[in-house]
Amino acid sequence: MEEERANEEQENQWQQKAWKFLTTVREKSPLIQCITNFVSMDLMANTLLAAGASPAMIHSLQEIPDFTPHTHSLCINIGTLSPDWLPSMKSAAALATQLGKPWVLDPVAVSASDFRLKACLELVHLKPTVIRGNASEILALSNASKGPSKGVDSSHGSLDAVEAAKSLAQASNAIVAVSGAVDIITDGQRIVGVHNGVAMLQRITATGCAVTALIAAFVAVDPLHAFEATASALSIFGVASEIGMGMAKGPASLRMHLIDSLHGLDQAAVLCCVKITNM
Ligand SMILES: Nc1ncnc2c1ncn2[C@@H]1O[C@H](COP(=O)(O)OP(=O)(O)O)[C@@H](O)[C@H]1O
Ligand SMILES: Cc1ncsc1CCOP(=O)(O)O
Ligand SMILES: [Mg+2]
Repeated sequence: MEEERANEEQENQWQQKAWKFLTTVREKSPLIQCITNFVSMDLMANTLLAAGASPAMIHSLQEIPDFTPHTHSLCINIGTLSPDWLPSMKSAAALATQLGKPWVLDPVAVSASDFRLKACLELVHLKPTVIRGNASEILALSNASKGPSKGVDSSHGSLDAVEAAKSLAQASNAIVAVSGAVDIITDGQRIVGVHNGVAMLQRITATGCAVTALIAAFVAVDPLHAFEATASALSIFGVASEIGMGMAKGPASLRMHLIDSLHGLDQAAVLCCVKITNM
């Protein structure tokens, strides 16, 4: 009974935190630099705009010294990685770390090739604030191993990657998030689960990329609480998808309603639907 009440109290606190993060992003409209794959650019930028943040898909190496210092956070996504893009990613990541700006890494399809794995390991060395991937990606990155891969999609459930996420968090000093039916977030000690979202998100390309960008926006407004920001962003994105699903006929209309719902998300919906628990 006592335990039940304590859990309920914690859930309420998470709901308040998630609402605070969303309202702060809306008020401050942080500038988020995204160096991302060609598939995700549109959904990522629209997700950030719908949340109230300001996206900029600026990736040329020549522009980083001028632009990156003015951003509030950086999102790096290796989805369509090629050798000419990697120097930009490394340069922006190194500069962000040097300036004390938060940055988030999405290790898309990290186990697909030696080139990707090596690039990701080098990026992890540049000290991301948060790493968010699906379960197969976090397992591969944590074990630094290439393996049988379904490309950008996961062949594991998020719960399969809890220990891998913990050890990656401890080794890298980053917050690690594993997305899935239950999203897992850990700093290497604490672990919480986010029980929001709908399965149909997996049938829309770049929803993982988009939620990683949303994490970058939440971390931008409170870099000292990256663990809370990460769980809150995943939960808010999940709640928007739940509301959107109520109006959707399939993946294409869910994509539209997800963006609308994120834009219109109000306090009542957040305080009722955010579900973040200790794991
Ligand atoms: N089975 C599921 N039920 C509910 N939400 C899910 C499910 N699978 C993924 N999601 C949500 O979809 C979004 C994208 O996650 P995921 O598909 O794991 O990433 P990726 O696209 O990188 O593989 C996340 O917000 C996650 O919470
Ligand atoms: C299909 C595809 N191919 C390379 S990147 C990409 C998008 C992946 O997006 P997500 O990881 O969010 O599913
Ligand atoms: Mg992905």
